[in-house]
Amino acid sequence: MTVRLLTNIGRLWTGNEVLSNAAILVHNDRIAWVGRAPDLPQSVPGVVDDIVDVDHVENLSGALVTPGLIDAHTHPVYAGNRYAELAIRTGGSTSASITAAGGGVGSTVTVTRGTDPWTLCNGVRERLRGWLLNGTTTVEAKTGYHLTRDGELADVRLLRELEKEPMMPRVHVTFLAAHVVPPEYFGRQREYVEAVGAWCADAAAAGADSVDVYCDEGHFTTEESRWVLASGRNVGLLPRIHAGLFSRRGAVQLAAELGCASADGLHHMSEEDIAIMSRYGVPAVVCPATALQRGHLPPVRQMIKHGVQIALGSDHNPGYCGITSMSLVIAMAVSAFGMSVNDALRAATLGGATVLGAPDRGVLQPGRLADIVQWDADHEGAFAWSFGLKPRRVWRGGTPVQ
Ligand SMILES: N=CN[C@@H](CCC(=O)O)C(=O)O
Repeated sequence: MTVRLLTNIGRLWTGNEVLSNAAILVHNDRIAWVGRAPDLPQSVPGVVDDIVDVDHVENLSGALVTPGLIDAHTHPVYAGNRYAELAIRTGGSTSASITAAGGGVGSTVTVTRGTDPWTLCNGVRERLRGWLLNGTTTVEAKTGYHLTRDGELADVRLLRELEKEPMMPRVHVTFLAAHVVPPEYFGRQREYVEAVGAWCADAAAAGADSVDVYCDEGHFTTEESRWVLASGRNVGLLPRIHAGLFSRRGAVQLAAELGCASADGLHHMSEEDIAIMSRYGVPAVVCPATALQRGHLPPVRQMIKHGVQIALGSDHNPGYCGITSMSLVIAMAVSAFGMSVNDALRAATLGGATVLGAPDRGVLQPGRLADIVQWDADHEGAFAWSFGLKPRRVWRGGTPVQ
């Protein structure tokens, strides 16, 4: 049994409230007590009889402390890069012309399929470690660059295995075989969709938590998306959907119909879509880096005004964005989406926990996981100022990282 006392916290942003001169008592991997330091009890039943006997006491030097950050949308299981493609894209080439020239997601599929599992594993491990070292203790991670049954299942298992290693964040594994249609199914899209529907049970057995589909132009129709998501939901996977990245295609309506855990992207959406998300309680995952790159911003303030739950994602993927720092994503959300620091920080903690169906994290209170970050600042406003605020220390389940 490990009991740890974090003291001299200058500013504690718990997710529920902000406390000055605070302390946190951690028992094994959970939070046992949180409050102002002067209120720290002498004994906590079942944890410590006398607070002076606590074995690990850490002085946090007056710093800002928050819950571990949560990245609600990433694509980290790939090999290679597409830097040259991005240079062309920023010069004005369209996605359609890039895909027609052999680029896009399909080119990463080719490279990933041709990469040995050991090399692929090392690349994914390195990326996941990057998230943790930057203060992100939970990462939603999608498959989607093998697009064969065995390759996609291997990706699910890889993520599940890596999560068990030291120095890794917690991983929420999302099965995204419905990313694009792979070349061997060109002209047989319906067959691929049915195959993916059938693979969902294997993905769930391999350890996937969610199923996702890219519902958009050049990807999958709403009918096809419904098939995949309903198949996944039937075997216990949480459905989530890429919605409105290029166009409005009824993905938001489908998300409401199926009770999706999240609709992600939302660069193109109408007032009616916002009303639907609000009415049916569909949470939004918005990703400022890729929204900025595409030049279409989701109407986040409108969504907040209408009570839509917001989570933030880096949308790390090989085509557009290599970010593994959610503190950078928070700063981008503040400047690009007009979110307040508080709303952005909440979206990157409790918002993420909500969309991932993980009520054990995202807020610092007794009984929750002791996923905690001490930042190199004394106020949360520093997130908006720093564009990549660094942690001084990270605890995952009460254990210090590094
Ligand atoms: N967000 C989802 N997928 C990415 C594409 C990934 C890639 O290009 O490899 C996107 O279209 O934003």
